[in-house]
Amino acid sequence: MRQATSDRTDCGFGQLDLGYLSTSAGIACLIDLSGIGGMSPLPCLAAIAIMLLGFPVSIPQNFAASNETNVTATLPNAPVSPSATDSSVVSRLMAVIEDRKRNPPAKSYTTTLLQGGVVKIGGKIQEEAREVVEAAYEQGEPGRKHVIAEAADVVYHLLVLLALQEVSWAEVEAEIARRFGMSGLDEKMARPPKG
Ligand SMILES: N=c1c2ncn([C@@H]3O[C@H](COP(=O)(O)OP(=O)(O)OP(=O)(O)O)[C@@H](O)[C@H]3O)c2ncn1[C@@H]1O[C@H](COP(=O)(O)O)[C@@H](O)[C@H]1O
Repeated sequence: MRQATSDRTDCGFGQLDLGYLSTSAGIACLIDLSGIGGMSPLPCLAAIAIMLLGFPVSIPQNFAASNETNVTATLPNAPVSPSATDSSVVSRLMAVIEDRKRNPPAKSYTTTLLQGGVVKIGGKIQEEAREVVEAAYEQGEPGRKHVIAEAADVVYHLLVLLALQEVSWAEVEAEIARRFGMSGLDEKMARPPKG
């Protein structure tokens, strides 16, 4: 297991914090309510309330930067249609792995895996998958951190298998995007009967 080196994982989901915006608006309104400007009181009071409560609202960066209109992205954990072209740390890792395949250095764990083929990589994926499940039974923050570390191991080894099989990460992302918003239960019901 590779040890976690940071308490915080950047998932490439940059945040535009509305707290800053509401604070600015709130300060402007406080000045305004003191009689200097001509702003409407209701929006002002709302902005001040948000400012004082520190309302935890954020917009995913990819939403803020896009023109999509059908996304309820102002709610934390709201589903956001992913773009298959988003650059992410996973994409960057995949690029490193693909480069290892094209130009194998003498000293590289990835190269060792690729040389071992499906047997070696598949064995590691199974091992890491078992370890992440075992970690999920561990309690508290140490258990949670262990899950993160083991999950990263699973993802890394899975990417190596994809590279071996000439499958790009973009293709997997496209498949994930295609499934977006489709319940697994509905998808199963829509399948033709077996046999
Ligand atoms: N993300 C990873 C990554 N995650 C896990 N691992 C390695 O995966 C191995 C599996 O861990 P385990 O402890 O489960 O396996 P093990 O070391 O054989 O130990 P046991 O099975 O004996 O317990 C460890 O050696 C980890 O260091 C990784 N090795 C490489 N990368 C990335 O791949 C890049 C290229 O690596 P190299 O190809 O080695 O240069 C690196 O810069 C990293 O960005």
